[in-house]
Amino acid sequence: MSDTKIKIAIGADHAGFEYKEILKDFLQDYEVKDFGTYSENSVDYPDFAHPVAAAVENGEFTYGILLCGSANGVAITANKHQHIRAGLCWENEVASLVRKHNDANVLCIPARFVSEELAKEITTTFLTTVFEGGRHQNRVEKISC
Ligand SMILES: O=C(CO)[C@H](O)[C@H](O)[C@H](O)COP(=O)(O)O
Repeated sequence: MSDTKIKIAIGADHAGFEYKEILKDFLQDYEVKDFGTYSENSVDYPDFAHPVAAAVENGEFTYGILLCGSANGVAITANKHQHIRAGLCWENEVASLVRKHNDANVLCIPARFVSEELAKEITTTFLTTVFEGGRHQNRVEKISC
């Protein structure tokens, strides 16, 4: 068995800061790089979502995790990147489907709308669910324009 840990880039704005810290502790079985923010002081989510998305896009990290209040801001920002498929996940089944059907590589969590436990559950589901391919492969390929 390989000791190589899956690499995850994580980032958040002030609204997602607390959950980012919780998820960093939670993700002991992964290699996690924190792209900020580093306090609850008000910041602008694109300043953290773009670097995380770029780090996944360039292949340095397998997955990205982004958090803000609603997760819309970070998802919209990350999806500006050509090779990023960022999905907003507010419940466990959505996290499963975004991997199975959409082969998402960035998980976006709405920190103001989910509990800590659910954020952890969503994260585990996202990181352990495999893309189904098949009919979904062609659809995912059609996303790029
Ligand atoms: O999606 C967002 C912005 O589109 C996020 O929810 C931000 O975290 C939110 O807008 C921050 O709001 P605040 O009033 O500045 O804390």
